Amino acid sequence: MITTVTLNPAIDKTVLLDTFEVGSVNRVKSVREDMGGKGINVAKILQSLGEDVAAIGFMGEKNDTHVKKLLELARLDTEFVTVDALTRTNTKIVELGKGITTDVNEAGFAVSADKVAAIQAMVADYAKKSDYMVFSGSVPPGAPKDIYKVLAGEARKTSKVVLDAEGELLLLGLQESPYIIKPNIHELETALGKELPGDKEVVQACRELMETYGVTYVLVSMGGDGSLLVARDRVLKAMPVKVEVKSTVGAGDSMLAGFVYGMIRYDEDLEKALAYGAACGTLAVGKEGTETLSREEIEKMLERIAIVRL
Ligand SMILES: Nc1ncnc2c1ncn2[C@@H]1O[C@H](COP(=O)(O)OP(=O)(O)OP(=O)(O)O)[C@@H](O)[C@H]1O
Ligand SMILES: O=P(O)(O)OC[C@@]1(O)O[C@H](CO)[C@@H](O)[C@@H]1O
Repeated sequence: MITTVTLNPAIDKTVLLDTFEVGSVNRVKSVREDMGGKGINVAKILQSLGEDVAAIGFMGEKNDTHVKKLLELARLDTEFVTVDALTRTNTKIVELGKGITTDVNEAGFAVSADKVAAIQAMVADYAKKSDYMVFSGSVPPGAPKDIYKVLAGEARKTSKVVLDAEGELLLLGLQESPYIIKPNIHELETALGKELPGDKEVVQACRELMETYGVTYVLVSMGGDGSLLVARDRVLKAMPVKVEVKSTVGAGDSMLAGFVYGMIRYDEDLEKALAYGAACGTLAVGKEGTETLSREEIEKMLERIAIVRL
């Protein structure tokens, strides 16, 4: 079983326009809503792939009827520590003409110390029955900066820890030696405090993190430039695939889900796992929101994915 942990869930409101002009009146072509937050997105894709997955985390009570409806659409097994507040709404502005997505993310509800303690207990409980625990995304106001460090420390006693976070959350979480981390190229640059102009520099940066923190795999997503997987004994690159880009929201989450799926189903065959990750990430950018993927389209996309050894 895989458990994903979303501490800062969101209703993703995607507004699609042909063009978007800052400072002007813009007319929206269509709107859609998906239940989001990074861990929930990861769970949705794992679910499409037929995995036994649970999505846990915090959730607001004040708009829970709406949230429940969106979650029902995703057909996920969930359990949440509820907070007496609204779950945030994150607005995604998609310019169809240019294929550009702009995220306007709210901070999210504030959580108290007793809610943090409750999520800690829930994570400990789920970790006992999970092969993988996936921690993704920002954390709400009130949650301590070392929350991923604390939760990963608990989870790693019984399962493999995956961490997709940025800034201080990532740097502190690294201290618990996650099994897999999935920074995008910008998050990696921020973590290392330097620019990484080419694959060589990216690989060097990943090695630095692996050696310092005892991370086993670093999966770096690089948007339209594909992705890199750095392991102790090899470096693999998934070459980018040219596709029509609708919304890039959740591309990284889909990639992570595909990768974890491949790791589990193909006994850590890294080529296979990276190919599944790249296939799911590539498919995600062709969707308007964070929709689920069908097995059929994933298998078809796999045929277009080229993995090379660097
Ligand atoms: N423009 C694009 N064209 C083709 N594939 C893309 C494009 N953007 C993203 N992808 C695919 O999705 C993967 C993940 O994308 P990206 O690096 O943008 O993730 P991310 O920044 O973590 O995303 P998010 O945080 O929005 O989930 C890429 O490695 C690639 O396989
Ligand atoms: O504000 P965070 O937690 O960093 O990111 C939240 C978010 O942008 O991430 C997902 C896409 O990866 C969306 O579903 C969601 O709105």
